[in-house]
Amino acid sequence: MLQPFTSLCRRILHVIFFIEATKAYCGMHLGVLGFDIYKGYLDVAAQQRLLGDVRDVVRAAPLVHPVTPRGKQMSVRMTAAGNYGWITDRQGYRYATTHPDGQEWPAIPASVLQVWKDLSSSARDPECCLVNFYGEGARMGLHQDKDEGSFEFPVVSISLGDEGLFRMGHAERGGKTQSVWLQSGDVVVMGGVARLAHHGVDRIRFGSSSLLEKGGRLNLTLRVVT
Ligand SMILES: O=C(O)CCC(=O)C(=O)O
Ligand SMILES: [Fe+2]
Repeated sequence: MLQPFTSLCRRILHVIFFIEATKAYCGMHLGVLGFDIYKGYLDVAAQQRLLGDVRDVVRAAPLVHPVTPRGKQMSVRMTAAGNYGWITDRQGYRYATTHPDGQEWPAIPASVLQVWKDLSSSARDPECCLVNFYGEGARMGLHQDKDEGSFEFPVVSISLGDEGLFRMGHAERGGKTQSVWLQSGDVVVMGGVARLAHHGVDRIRFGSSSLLEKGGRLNLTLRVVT
């Protein structure tokens, strides 16, 4: 008597899992200079889940205001999760296994890893989730992400909160750049020719999103480091 019931339940669960697993991404995909931009990839519920998980990361590994090797303070505040965090100070740009305060970085949240698994087409898991917080007036100059040991894996970037004007260029210096406003829930995959392409954030529209009550933009970048 119980067996038909349990097998029915199992079937229903299978159908639910199938629907969940095949839920199509209905947002707009843009390809710009090799950058894969998934507009509206995360819905508001997913953004809130990620935000809660990032808050846990920040509690364990507080945001710091880093300085460049030349001693200039960056306008973003940073922390990280994973085996490695990217840091900068007077000693240089590098990946470190501990936060500047001395503790190990917290683990990369499962919600964040899932985005990597869904979009990176990569056999390896990321070893670093760099967290950038852009307060009012913060920006990030054009740069390449090139402190990793290998460039065969993409960098996956998740935007949460206020809109940011993302500028994309080429692996070589110079050349014409293109820009797109990244909004909360947008994901950018920088792989292939875009893996070593210059990119940066010219400005944010402070207060344009209600995801973070006090405003600001959070950006998460997932990287394979070794
Ligand atoms: O904030 C962004 O959208 C980009 C961040 C970035 O390029 C980086 O952390 O290397
Ligand atoms: Fe970058």
